[in-house]
Parts: sequence; C-alpha cells; structure tokens
Amino acid sequence: MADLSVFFISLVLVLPLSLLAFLAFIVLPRPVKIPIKNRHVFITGGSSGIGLALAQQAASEGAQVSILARNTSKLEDAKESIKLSTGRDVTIFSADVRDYEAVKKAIEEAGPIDVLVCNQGVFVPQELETQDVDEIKFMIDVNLTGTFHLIKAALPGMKNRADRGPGSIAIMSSQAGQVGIYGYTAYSASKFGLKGLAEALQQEVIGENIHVSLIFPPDTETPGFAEENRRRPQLTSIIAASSGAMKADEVAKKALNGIKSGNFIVPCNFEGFFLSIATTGLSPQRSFLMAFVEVIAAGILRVVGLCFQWNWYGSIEKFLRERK
Ligand SMILES: NC(=O)C1=CN([C@@H]2O[C@H](COP(=O)(O)OP(=O)(O)OC[C@H]3O[C@@H](n4cnc5c(N)ncnc54)[C@H](OP(=O)(O)O)[C@@H]3O)[C@@H](O)[C@H]2O)C=CC1
Ligand SMILES: CCCCCCCCCCCCCCCC(=O)[C@@H](N)CO
Repeated sequence: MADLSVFFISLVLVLPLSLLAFLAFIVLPRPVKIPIKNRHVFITGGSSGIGLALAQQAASEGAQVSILARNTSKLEDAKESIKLSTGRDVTIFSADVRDYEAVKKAIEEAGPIDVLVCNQGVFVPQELETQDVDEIKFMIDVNLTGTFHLIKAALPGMKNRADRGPGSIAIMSSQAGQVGIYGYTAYSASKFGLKGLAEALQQEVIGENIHVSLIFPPDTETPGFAEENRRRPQLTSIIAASSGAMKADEVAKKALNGIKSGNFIVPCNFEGFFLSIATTGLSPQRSFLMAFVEVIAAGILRVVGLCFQWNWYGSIEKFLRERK
C-alpha cells in the first residue's frame, strides 16, 4: 500500500516537477523582450494586407516605421493611411526583393534597423503538373531568396544599431510552411525553406543580441488572399479550411506580440498553436513552460495530426471520385 502511494506521488508530482526544473535549467537561448517604441522597424510588404496592418500597429506603439514594396502608389497610399490613423510618418522604399542591389540601396538609405520584418510574399496556388515553371520560380525568388537578400543587406547595419538593445529579425511564414498542402508545392517549399533559414540564422546572430521570430498565419483576409482565391484549386481551400481564417489586424497583433516577446515560433490562432507544437522539431524554445507543454503533448498531437491526414486524404479521394 505504502509502496503504491509513493509510486503514485512520484508519478504525478515528482516526475513532472523534475522535468520542469530540468527544462528551466537547459532551455537556451533565454527569454528576451524586444522593445519597439522609438526604434526603427523595417517592414517589407508593408503596403498591403498583413504588412500594412503591422506597420499601422507598430507606428501606433511609437515605432519609427519604414516600409518596402514594389508599387510606389500603393506605398504612398499606405503612408497616408498610417499618417491618418496614427499621426506618425512612415518612410517608404520602392524595391523588388528579388533585386539584391536595389534591396541593399534601400536598406542603406533607411539607416540601422532594430526590428526587420520580412513579410513580403506571393502565392499562386496550382498543381505542380500544370503550374508554369516561371510561377514556381517567382514564389521561391520572392518568398525565400528575397528574404535572404533582405537579411544579408540589413545585418551590417543591425550590428551597429543605435541603442545596442535587443534586435529582431522576424520572418513571415505560413501554416503552409508547417505542413504541405495540396496546390502549394512551390509555396509550401518556399515557406518551409524559411524555417531552415531561421533556425540556422538564430545560431549565427545570437552573439549580436539579435533574435529571430518565425510567424505562421492561417488563411488571412488580405488583398493578396482575395487575388489567390480567384484561382485556388478547390482542394486547397478544403484542406486549408482545417484552420480558421483571420483578419489581417488580428494576425498583425499576434505577430507583433510574438516579436516583442522574442518568441522563435509564433502561431496565430487556436489550430496554429497545436500545429506549432506538433511540428516544432528541433526549433529553439525560450520558454521552459512551453517546452514542458511540447514534451507532454508530443505523442498525442502526433495522433491528432494523423487524424487530420486521414481527413485530408479522405477529402482528396472523395473529390477525385466525384470528378470522374
Ligand atoms: N493572406 C494569407 O492568407 C496569408 C499570408 N501569409 C503570408 O503573409 C505575407 C503577407 O501576405 P498578404 O498580406 O496576404 O499579402 P498581400 O498580397 O496583401 O501583400 C503583399 C505585400 O508584399 C509586397 N511584395 C510582393 N512582392 C514583392 C517583391 N517582389 N518585392 C517587394 N515587395 C513585394 C506587396 O507590394 P508590391 O506588390 O507593391 O510589391 C505587398 O505590399 C506573405 O508572406 C504571405 O505568404 C501567410 C499565411 C496566410
Ligand atoms: C496537430 C494539430 C493540427 C492542427 C490543424 C492543422 C491545420 C492546417 C491547415 C493549414 C492551412 C494552411 C493555410 C495557408 C494560408 C496561406 O499561406 C495562403 N492563404 C497564402 O497566403
């Protein structure tokens, strides 16, 4: 009897508590806070959708905001709407992230950056077999190579940032960068690529007190999403609907909070929280409490993930059967 209760107590109390203590001891890098007030926040794709909402919110929290995109008149419109809603001036830069020299020029002109948000992105969903090679390259070039260009161009200035406070490099991925989705071969590949970039980069810049955040939104109501919907394969929409849609403002809020909290993985909604735990792999985790949740939930979330796959492959089968 005594043996049993000792066993019981150690199981429900001592084991989890020692796991917690162990995790608190070993998780690295340590938690960090990234202030944005009076700091230079540089946001690409800041003229539309999620990037515009982020620029708006960062400006209203007192950041000095710069935005970069290609289209000058959309940039001017964004500048004006941010001025109207926050009273603050943002600086605009027109460049294509695919052009390294143009990116470098804009970033040098903008001056040292404290928080770099690589948010630009393009998404043209289609089955690989029928998608043009040019469109595949377009997504890889803008989403992945463009992000390399930005970070490489910004790093020298970031290392010399004015206040030497903690800096941040935030990268906009997608839930389609955590799990492959029908119709997104190129898009998912570009977003999965960002995860490798982000994990390796964090090790390289930790010595400079720079902290990487990787943000994973679900479908989000933006001008880009409206455009995407005009040609989205039906199966892409069916599978993507496994995660609830959000508004650009909501995603921007989650993203900004994640950046300010120095979190490496930043989920945006309820489904995204579980998806992040299920796909965390060997990503760094600064919070020992989250690390604890990850360890405890890993097994059961694999089962949940397989249930989602069961559902998705069922939808594909049904769709193909009905098409015949
Ligand atoms: N909306 C959604 O459902 C989701 C979006 N995301 C990601 O969020 C990010 C923003 O998406 P969203 O707000 O919907 O997109 P939008 O299409 O609404 O806005 C995209 C922004 O990126 C800029 N941009 C596009 N191409 C380039 C380029 N080559 N060089 C410089 N700037 C460029 C655009 O300006 P311009 O065209 O003038 O260059 C615009 O400012 C993307 O990375 C996307 O993959 C992730 C999950 C879901
Ligand atoms: C184990 C727990 C699993 C939890 C649920 C998993 C749900 C996955 C849904 C993925 C949706 C992908 C949307 C991509 C949106 C996007 O990036 C495009 N709109 C282009 O911008």
